[in-house]
Amino acid sequence: MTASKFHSSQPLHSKNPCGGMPSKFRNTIPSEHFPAEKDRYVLYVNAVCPWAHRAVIALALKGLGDVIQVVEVDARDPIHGWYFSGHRGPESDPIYGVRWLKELYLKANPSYTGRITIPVLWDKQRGTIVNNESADIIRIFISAFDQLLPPERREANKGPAALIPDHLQSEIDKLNSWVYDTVNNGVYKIGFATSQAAYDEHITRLFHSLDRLENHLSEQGQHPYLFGQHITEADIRLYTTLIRFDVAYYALFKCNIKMIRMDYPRLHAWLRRLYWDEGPETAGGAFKKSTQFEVIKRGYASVTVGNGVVPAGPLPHIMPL
Ligand SMILES: N[C@@H](CCC(=O)N[C@@H](CS)C(=O)NCC(=O)O)C(=O)O
Repeated sequence: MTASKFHSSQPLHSKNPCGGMPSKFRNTIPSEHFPAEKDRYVLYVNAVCPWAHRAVIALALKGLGDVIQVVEVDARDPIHGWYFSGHRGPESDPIYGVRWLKELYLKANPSYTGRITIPVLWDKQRGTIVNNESADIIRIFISAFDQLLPPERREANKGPAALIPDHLQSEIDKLNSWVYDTVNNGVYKIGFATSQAAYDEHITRLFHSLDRLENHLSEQGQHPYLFGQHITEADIRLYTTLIRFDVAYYALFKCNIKMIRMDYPRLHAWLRRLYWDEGPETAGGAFKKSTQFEVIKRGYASVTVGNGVVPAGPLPHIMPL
């Protein structure tokens, strides 16, 4: 299919291509149509995108690499959206041979007119999208495939080391909710603000939340990770925004009142611990292996100012421990 075949009723290129807009496919696994099976599902991702990055980390922490195939959609056209370019990922979809992610969305729903976003969790058997909301996809990965994993990797057997321990569920949900609004999505509200008033409002809320997170990490039972001795879902969700903060959001989204490395010692220590750890807590480096600074910087440089010129700093991208 060529680009000219697309006649979408609305442009795919939104002004804010990574803002956390609601997703349209919200099925879960296991369910009547979508059982938990090996070699059935595919996760489409891109290395720039923090929402896809969350899903990649959850998948790696769970050790689901043999159960779910991951495919990188490495390029995005301003008019027609995501496509397989062959530069970093495959030059066409390895399942159907198509070039544009939109073709998969239309296969799932021929009358689909919404945004063509990643991540996408795809079902090869039914030939459709299971879910395209990263928050749901993480939850699916956390427990849906556990029966296919060795007992020690199952969420129910991990006690305090679970990604969402029972006794922390409501605390994790609460933190996720304000972090989503003011930090994960907050940086996009700032970067794409079209009025000074909106920028001022959202940057105030962002730095209030970062201050709050810095305090949170000083409290008993809330370090070295957000909820104590083990990584939880909340760490995954905050990480993918904060690892982009100094290298992308600070300069390119004008989130520049403070820097993580200069102004938030506890968040900085938390971030470096997650990034540099290559032991069992991170399943051998799930955070570091999935973080590609050069790709992230290039991606944000073209999304925001539009000319693709990448800022040199800050260097190093992440400070040593
Ligand atoms: N709520 C979605 C948001 C996903 C999202 O906005 N993805 C961006 C990339 S970072 C995207 O695909 N944007 C393309 C577009 O809007 O055209 C999620 O968390 O999965």
